[in-house]
Formats: sequence, C-alpha cells, structure tokens
Amino acid sequence: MLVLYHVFGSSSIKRYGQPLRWPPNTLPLAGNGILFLRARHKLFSWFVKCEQHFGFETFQISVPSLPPGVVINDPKNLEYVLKNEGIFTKGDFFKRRSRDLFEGNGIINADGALWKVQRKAGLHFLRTSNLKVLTDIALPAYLKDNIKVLEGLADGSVIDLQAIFHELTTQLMGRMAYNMDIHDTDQFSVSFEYASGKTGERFQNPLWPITEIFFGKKFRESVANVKDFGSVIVRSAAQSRQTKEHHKSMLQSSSKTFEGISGSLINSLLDSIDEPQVVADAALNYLSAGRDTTAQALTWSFYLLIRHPHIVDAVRQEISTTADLDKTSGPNTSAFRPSSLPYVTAVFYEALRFYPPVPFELKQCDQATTLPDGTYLPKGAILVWCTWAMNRSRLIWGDDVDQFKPERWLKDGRLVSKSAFEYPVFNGGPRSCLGKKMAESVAVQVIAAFVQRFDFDIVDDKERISKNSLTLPMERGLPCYVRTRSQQPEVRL
Ligand code: HEM
Repeated sequence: MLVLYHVFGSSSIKRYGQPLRWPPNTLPLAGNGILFLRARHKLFSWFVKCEQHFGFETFQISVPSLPPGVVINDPKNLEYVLKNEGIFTKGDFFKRRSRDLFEGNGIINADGALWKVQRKAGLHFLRTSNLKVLTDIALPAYLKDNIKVLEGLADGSVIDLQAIFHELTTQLMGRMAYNMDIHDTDQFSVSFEYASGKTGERFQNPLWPITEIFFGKKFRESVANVKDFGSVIVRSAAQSRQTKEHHKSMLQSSSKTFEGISGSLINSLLDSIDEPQVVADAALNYLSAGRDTTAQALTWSFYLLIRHPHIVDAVRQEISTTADLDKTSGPNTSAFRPSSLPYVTAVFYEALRFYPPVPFELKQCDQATTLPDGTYLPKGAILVWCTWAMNRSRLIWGDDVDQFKPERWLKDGRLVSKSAFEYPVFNGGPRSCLGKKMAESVAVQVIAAFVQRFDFDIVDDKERISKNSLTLPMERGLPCYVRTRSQQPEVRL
C-alpha cells in the first residue's frame, strides 16, 4: 500500500483539480520505471509514441524512488519553463547524477552568480570578432589538414566520419578555448567519453548508486583522468599568463589572428574566477558543450545526406550556382558561410531536428507552480521534455514530419526560423545555447567542403542508433568509403 501511495498517490500533480492521464502500460508498482531501464533509443521511441498518443496534453510519469513527474510537449508550456529559470532549476535530481563528472560548478549545472560569471566568460569567448577568426582562419586551417587526410584515403578506403569530426572539433576547441593541442584519441578524450556514457546511464537507472558500487571502477578511474586533465588545462594557462612571453605575445598578436585569440575562454575564466577547481570544471563543461555536440551533429548530418542523394545534389547545386563559392576548390573554405549557403544551413537544421545532440532534458520545480495548460506542479516535481519527440510532432511540423526535407526551412530561398519552444534543439530563454552561431558556422563550412570534394558511402545499411551519453554519439561510429569526386565518373554520395 505504501509503495502504491508513493507511486500514484503522494503527488498532488493535478490539472483543474483532476489527476493527469498516465501513458498506456503504466504498471501499478513499477510505474514507468522499467521503460527507463531499456536501451536509450527505445526510450526515445516511447516518448515519440506518447507524443502521438497525447498530443500537446501534459501527462504524468512515475519512476519508483524518484519524485513525481510530468512530460510536456506543448511549446506554450515549454516557453513558460524556459523563461522562468527561478522556478525550474536543474535541481538535485540532475545535479546528483552529473556531479561526479562536472561537480556543481560548471555552467551546465551552476545557478546564480556562478552561472552568470561563466556565461559572461562564454559570451566574451564567442564574441563576433573571435567567431570571425574561427571561420576565416582556424577552421579552414584544420579543415585543410582533414581534407588532406581524406584525400590520402580516397581510394575507397574506409574512414569513420564520426572520428574525423570529433578530432576536428577537439582540435578546434582545444586551441581556441584553452590554447592546447588536444586530440580525440588522448587518454582524456577516451575517459571523458566513457564517463559521459556512464553519467547518461544514471538518468535511466534509479539503482545506479548500488550498481556502481560493484561495476563503477572504470567510471571512477575515468572521472579521475578527466579531473586531472581539467587541472592541467588550468595550470598550463596560469603558467603561461605568468611568463613574460605571454604578455609580449598578447601585446603583439592582435585579436584578429588565430594566435591572438587562442586560449581566450580559459583566460576569461581565469580573469573572473579565483578558485582553480571551479575554473577547471567550467573549462570541461565548455569542452563537452562545444565539441561533442558539434561533432555528433555533423555525423548525423552526413548519415542523413548519404541516405538522401538528391539532397547532396541540391547542396552541390547551391555551391556551384554561387559563383564565388565554386572557385573555392583550393584549401580556402572560409567562403562557405550560413549567410551564403541557406540550403546547406537548412540541411543542418533538418539533421538537428531528427537527431538533436541534447535529446531530452529535465528540470525540477524549486517552488510550486502552474503551467499555462493548467497543470499544477508541487515543489520538487520533475518536468521532462523530449526534444527528440517534439521534433517528430505532427502538430508542430505537419504531416511530412517523417521526411528529411531541408526545404521546410526555406521560403523564397531564405531561411525561416522556428521558435526555440517549438524547436528546442539549442534550448531557449536566458540559458539558451551560447554556441549556436559557432556550431552553425562550423557545420556549414564542413558540410560544404566535404560534399564539394568527396563522395561517401556507408559501409553497411544498418539503421544507426545513439549510444549512452549525455549527448548523442552514434553507436559504432559512421564507417564510410571515401572517394574524391574527380575520380568518380558519376556523382554519388
Ligand atoms: C549543434 C551543436 C550544439 C547544440 C545542439 C547545443 C545545444 C545546447 C543545449 C540544448 C543547451 C542547454 C543544455 C541544458 O541546459 O541542459 C546548450 C547549452 C550550452 N551550450 Fe550548446 N549546443 C551546441 C553547440 C555549442 C557550442 C559550439 C558551444 C560553445 C563552444 C556551446 C556552448 C553552450 C553553453 C556554454 C551552454 C550553457 C548555457 C547556459 O547554461 O547558460 N554549445 N547547448
């Protein structure tokens, strides 16, 4: 009786005095707990089915041992949540699970003054002049190296596109944010990926504090490696700030050069935060937010492109009809920008619709509140929205929702925008993603440069799913055959 009361009775979640509906197949004792133990992609499919079943109606879920919760799909409710940061916080539920990897200090977990100072440092790092150096100098340089690598393998060899994109974004973020040479295969990167996966699993497995006692050794080691690396980033930046050379080079190098902006995130953080451990946590948060999401988004974009050759043709058409761009056959890819390539940008948005790197999110009520649809939530209630499912909602996207159709993002050749509450891929409100512009610039340049030069073919036909993580890495990567286009009599990607 007591358990039944906990699962269904104790919550005072109501809508206009009535209890909310529950998803089909909710069990009397386990609630929806067993579902949350299933593989991640199955859980996403369940959220999609629920959205099809309930539409915009908020419904209740229950996982034993966790606070009562609801799932929202209505953009009006999400707008209320995202604009009311004081009511809906990350909460203990989220923080307890991600604390080992991020402590409470990184921007993703932090609230109040600690959040503000990191947001300010991030805004400084991602300011327009830095983004210009990124798109005009840094990215073309790294892309040139990657293009060379691919050309060397373009005899039909197999390459893992996910690994290529991960290496590219790791190098880019490493140099720009921390002035360090970081690689995808470094011990730190491997440990970080493992720890992210295990942290992601904690959100599905309510028994994680027990299972990790027995099976958590590798996780603990990985977290220790990540922490060590966080300290290395801070120490190395602090040391170089003390040297005369640093001051000299800062004076000499302009903020318009790659050298001039390298390490600008860690320097902004060190300028505004005294505690080295907090700086390290903040730095690691940025690495996760900026590097993994962008690499994964590119991987899923290519997965979709390869399966839709007519869209590849349209991308090439856009590049070739934009006269200046077609001449970009040399190493300079900086002309490939969202403003000059709306179709390529639309491809990226559409890929993010199907495969949002942050596929579901949750908040906890810091005080009792009522959503715009009348749902009353007591203090401590959990609120979940599944971007993966909202992005597949017929009510938001129409009947062709299941088609990969970049054209939905264009009107008269110009990009149309969706509100952050209908398309919450980059979050919205005061905590919206700081790196949206950076991600778009990187993605458009990489997609255009690769599609212009190469044909890719996936090694197998298997449907790709994501592996466990805080974000959305592709399980088993994306091994592809690569050929330079000049070697190909026919265009096929
Ligand atoms: C396709 C790429 C990206 C996607 C889909 C994405 C998505 C998101 C989402 C959903 C959030 C909210 C997370 C939460 O609060 O739970 C977020 C926050 C954030 N993102 Fe991104 N992001 C991307 C790329 C980037 C890049 C390139 C950077 C920076 C280098 C970045 C920096 C941040 C930061 C700093 C936050 C925290 C903002 C805050 O709490 O005030 N992101 N991003």
